[in-house]
Amino acid sequence: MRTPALARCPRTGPRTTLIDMKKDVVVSVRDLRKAYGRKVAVDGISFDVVRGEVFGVLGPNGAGKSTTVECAAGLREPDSGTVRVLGRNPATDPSVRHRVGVQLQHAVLPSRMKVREAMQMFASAYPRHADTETLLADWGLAKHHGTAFAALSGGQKQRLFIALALLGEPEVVVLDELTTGLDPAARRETWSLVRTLQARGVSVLLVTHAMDEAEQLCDRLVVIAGGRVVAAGTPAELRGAHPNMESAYLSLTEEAA
Ligand SMILES: Nc1ncnc2c1ncn2[C@@H]1O[C@H](COP(=O)(O)OP(=O)(O)OP(=O)(O)O)[C@@H](O)[C@H]1O
Repeated sequence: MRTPALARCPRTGPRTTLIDMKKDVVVSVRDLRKAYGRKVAVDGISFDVVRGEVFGVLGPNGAGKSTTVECAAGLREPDSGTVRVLGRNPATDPSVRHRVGVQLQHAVLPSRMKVREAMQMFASAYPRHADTETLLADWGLAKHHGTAFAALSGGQKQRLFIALALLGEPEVVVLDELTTGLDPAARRETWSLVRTLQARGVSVLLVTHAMDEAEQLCDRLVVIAGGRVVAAGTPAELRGAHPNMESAYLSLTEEAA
């Protein structure tokens, strides 16, 4: 496979991640802009996610990561730019939304809602959905089916959110800060679940500000700072001559600050 060269992106001009055009692009974001009042959250972001890859969106707090992926998933309407998911505009074409599963940062369920109840309630929103019991078994939640949301561990909650995101048997899954707040064992377990998803052919758009997570999971990634892409490539390309990913990331994001 031809891998893209690291693109250290200038602060002005077009910003695109180089990809092999023969690949099947499942998410295409071009010159995306989004402001909240006078706060510009996303300022001209472009990237493509290729079918079957784990694509990372990395960056410091407030960089615009969540806004970017929420626009990509059709949950927010961009001010300008284009988003295509599986060739369609997710903001205006509801048919594509069922093909995208979303686990959002800070997601919560009612504290007394039980695991199986949550699965059944969310499943009822889909015209066709995956078998809820199979999903519970697949994601290690079968024995917790009667447990209330508030009584689940952090890792179990994240597994439940992944299972909920998979109800529509999506081709693309958006995972936003999946492992924030989890202990090291639960993080590693969650990473292995992401790899399982990828092995099943699901394309993953992964938001993180954890360097080790990006390095372990992502095939390619963009680093965002101040609403702009400051670098794009594979983790190895991003690391470049730096001793480790963290040093590369700090240098890229400090330069952009
Ligand atoms: N609904 C909103 N209203 C006003 N400002 C917002 C809103 N959502 C996000 N912002 C602001 O837009 C900027 C980008 O936010 P966003 O959540 O996209 O960044 P992020 O990179 O995901 O941050 P974090 O890592 O902290 O979650 C931040 O300055 C944030 O405060």
